[in-house]
Amino acid sequence: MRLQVAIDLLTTEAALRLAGQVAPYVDVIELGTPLIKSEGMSVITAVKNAHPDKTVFADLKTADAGELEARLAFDAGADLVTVLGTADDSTINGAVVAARAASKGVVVDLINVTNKATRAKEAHALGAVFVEFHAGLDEQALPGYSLQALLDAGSSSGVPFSVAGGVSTATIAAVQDSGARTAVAGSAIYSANDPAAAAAALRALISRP
Ligand SMILES: O=C([C@H](O)CO)[C@H](O)[C@H](O)COP(=O)(O)O
Repeated sequence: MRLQVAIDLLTTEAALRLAGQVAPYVDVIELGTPLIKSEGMSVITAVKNAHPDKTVFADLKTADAGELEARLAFDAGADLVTVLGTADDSTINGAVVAARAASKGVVVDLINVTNKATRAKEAHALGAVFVEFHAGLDEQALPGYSLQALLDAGSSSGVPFSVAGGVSTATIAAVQDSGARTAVAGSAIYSANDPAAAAAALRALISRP
């Protein structure tokens, strides 16, 4: 299982610092939506230039103009971009067109999708390389939030998937057991006193490739 760090910081300088600290332990470096909104596409270029060996994931959460937004991120150096599962199929299609032209990939983010397993199958059929079973920061803050529901939905979907929604050392084993191809960890790493140690601890709990 791959480990993805989600960088939800607000400056390129801070993102480069964190990426440098955790790069030895992660496979994928995600530039979070707030970071890209704060700094623009240039943060993608800066991180890709600093870490050309890593998969750079631009969490655009595109809702419209899929081809245009995806192309902007691919041109800046992204390897993967996200499109919302709540977007129209034509938006996902457009992003997939841009991805195929650039030999890169689209990930469909199921944040706020009601029937995640069904939409996951549709997104995969539309050309997403995998789907992200995701509970966002706001949903995680609601009473009764359960990561396990995401894992169960992912397992039942039958398509390649990642999981994001408060992944930590307490839950990463369950993420792996669900069959996820990638575990996404944001605050468990960037909010830690020692982000490198936090990423190393997560990595140490992953036992399958
Ligand atoms: O995608 C995310 C969120 O929508 C804010 O951009 C997070 O990066 C994702 O949820 C992972 O972060 P944690 O939930 O803090 O692990």
